[in-house]
Amino acid sequence: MPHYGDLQTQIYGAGLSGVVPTYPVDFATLEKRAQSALPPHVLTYVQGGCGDEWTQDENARAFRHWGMVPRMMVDATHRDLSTELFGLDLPSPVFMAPIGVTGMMSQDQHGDIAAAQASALTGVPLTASTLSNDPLEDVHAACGDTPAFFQLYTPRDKELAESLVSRAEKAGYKAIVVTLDTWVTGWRPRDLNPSNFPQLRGHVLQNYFSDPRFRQMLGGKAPEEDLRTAIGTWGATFGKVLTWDDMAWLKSITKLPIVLKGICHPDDARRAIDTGADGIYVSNHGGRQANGGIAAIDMLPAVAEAVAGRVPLLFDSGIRSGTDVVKAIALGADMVGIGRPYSYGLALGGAAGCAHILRCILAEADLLMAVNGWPTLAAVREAGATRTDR
Ligand SMILES: Cc1cc2nc3c(=O)[nH]c(=O)nc-3n(C[C@H](O)[C@H](O)[C@H](O)COP(=O)(O)O)c2cc1C
Ligand SMILES: O=C(O)C(=O)c1ccccc1
Repeated sequence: MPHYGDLQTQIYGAGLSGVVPTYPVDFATLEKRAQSALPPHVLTYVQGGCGDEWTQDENARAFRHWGMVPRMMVDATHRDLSTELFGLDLPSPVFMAPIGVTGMMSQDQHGDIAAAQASALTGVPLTASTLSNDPLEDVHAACGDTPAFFQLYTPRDKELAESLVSRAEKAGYKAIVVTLDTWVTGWRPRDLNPSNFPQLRGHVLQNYFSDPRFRQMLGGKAPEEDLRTAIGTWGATFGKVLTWDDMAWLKSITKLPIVLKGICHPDDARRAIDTGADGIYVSNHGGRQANGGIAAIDMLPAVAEAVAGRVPLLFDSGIRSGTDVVKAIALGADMVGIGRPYSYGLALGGAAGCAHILRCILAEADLLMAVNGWPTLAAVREAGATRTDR
């Protein structure tokens, strides 16, 4: 069982020989450092959100109105953060959320591979985005023994959707995460002002360009031969509008568990389970798609109640620390997704920077459980969290 909190001892120990951590251990410093490390067009895309970013800010801020109560005289010398998901034994409930410009986060433009390597180093599963600078097969291969999930942006062309899913299944991914909230792009002033949309410049489209069905859609031409046409073809097929009627089709094209990402309403969670979803993923896309929405963490308890343990409940949007991870578990999540923080870790130090940030988040969660007398995730759930602003 990994002792994530040992990172703290290692950091203080190294300090005695004058060595301090290469990368920051907290989100605020990390974000500041990433701001100087990233080119402006990548930074605005990653850091920005929808409208005046009220929902994006609320996502993180809302964690501050949930509080936890410690228990004493409990032996929490050993903490067990391990969990099970779709029959997989995982060392912790933390995973990497899909981030479509991961490829652009490292200077060599192979950030997807670097994130996969960080996954191999830490045991934190990666959800590989459809939008990638490296084909999904190569990304999976770099994950080593750590299981990975494939996030599907469902193309309008059903054959292309089926091809992507079957490639993911063959490559060894363990679940298909279907994103529901992004068939159209939200209004993002930080990218609209400089007219910045990486995909339209040919970035992160390698899963399409390497796909036999996509190449067939180009009339057999290599995408590189006529990049404009290839990008236009991508734009025309990118976002299928999914409705509940599509669930039967989605279920029919794979044996893998289907997780629906972007569920916020308890009624949608119930409907998802009724129509065959194998997992529910509460997320508001980090506030990048719809502004004005309630913070994701505030929607989690009601969805958890609706799901009632029938299928795994995944969560992201606003996780910035190990404390946030523990709060999300306390409020009903089974698995907690890290988004922007791992992206910034990649920007600072590739696979090593990314692995460092994940380890810091895990160390903080582990030490919080130690101090609060919660040796297991079940104890965290039982303790729960209370709204402090009422
Ligand atoms: C730059 C960027 C790109 C993203 N690309 C994808 C994507 O390709 N697919 C997807 O389902 N979600 C995508 N997301 C949303 C994340 O999976 C996740 O929901 C979000 O980052 C959570 O918010 P947080 O990072 O503020 O915690 C993206 C998020 C960011 C920041
Ligand atoms: O930037 C995003 O959040 C994202 O996932 C996306 C992908 C394609 C089109 C629009 C948004």
